[in-house]
Amino acid sequence: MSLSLQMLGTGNAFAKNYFNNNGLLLADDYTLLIDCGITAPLAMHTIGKSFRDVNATLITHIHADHVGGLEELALTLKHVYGKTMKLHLPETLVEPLWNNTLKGGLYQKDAVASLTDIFEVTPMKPGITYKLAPSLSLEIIHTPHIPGKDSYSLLINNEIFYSADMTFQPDLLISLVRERGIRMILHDCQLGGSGVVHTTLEELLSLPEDVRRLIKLMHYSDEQPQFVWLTGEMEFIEQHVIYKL
Ligand SMILES: Nc1ccn([C@@H]2O[C@@H]3COP(=O)(O)O[C@H]3[C@H]2O)c(=O)n1
Ligand SMILES: [Zn+2]
Ligand SMILES: [Zn+2]
Repeated sequence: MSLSLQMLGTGNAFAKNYFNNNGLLLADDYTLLIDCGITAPLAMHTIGKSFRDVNATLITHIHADHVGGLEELALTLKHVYGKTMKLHLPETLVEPLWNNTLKGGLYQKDAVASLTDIFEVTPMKPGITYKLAPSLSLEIIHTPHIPGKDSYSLLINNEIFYSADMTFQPDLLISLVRERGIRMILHDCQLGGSGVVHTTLEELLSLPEDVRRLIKLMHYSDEQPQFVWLTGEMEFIEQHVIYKL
């Protein structure tokens, strides 16, 4: 069994030197796209891949750096290739993703009037393990981000935590490591300022050593090069590099 991760981008919502924090999870011959932000179509083109190479897309929450590329994805698949993308997403996001984000661009009278008319939708619930492929299972965990906006982190194969955008949750991270035996944490990381809607580097550095050493940093700003030596045991993951998980 082989599990790898290739980030299409590792930047935060406003980064200009990095694409949006979206990833390709490669489980043997199955590919899951985790989030599809504004820059995802260009990032796919840059690494020489097509959305046709993706078996399914998963959405963590509704911000443009995580869903802004879905209109292009759906339209090219449908009108250029005659295909439909499988879309896995938390059940609470199904209605707002259509009504608040995609309807404006994708609605077509008598043809496309809901998310299920243009995607093959699987709504997900927290606490349930979904088998997406022989070597890939996923659980979603509701994690805080913006008041009133649902956001969901991922537990991959019950051993890797992939954070959505989230505020600092030390108790969750510690219990995932010490009680659930998680062996890797991919975490969003705000390099400066206070963590109002994201987790800051300073907060992650305050975690106990046994948790810190499992953390890889993503969703960072263009200031990242100035922080390379300031992250302790935690390393930045880089976009487009394929990491064996
Ligand atoms: N209350 C908020 C809401 C949003 N934001 C910024 O907008 C970005 C949207 O994408 P993100 O990746 O969640 O990061 C958010 C903040 O930078 C913010 O800083 N404060
Ligand atoms: Zn984001
Ligand atoms: Zn966000």
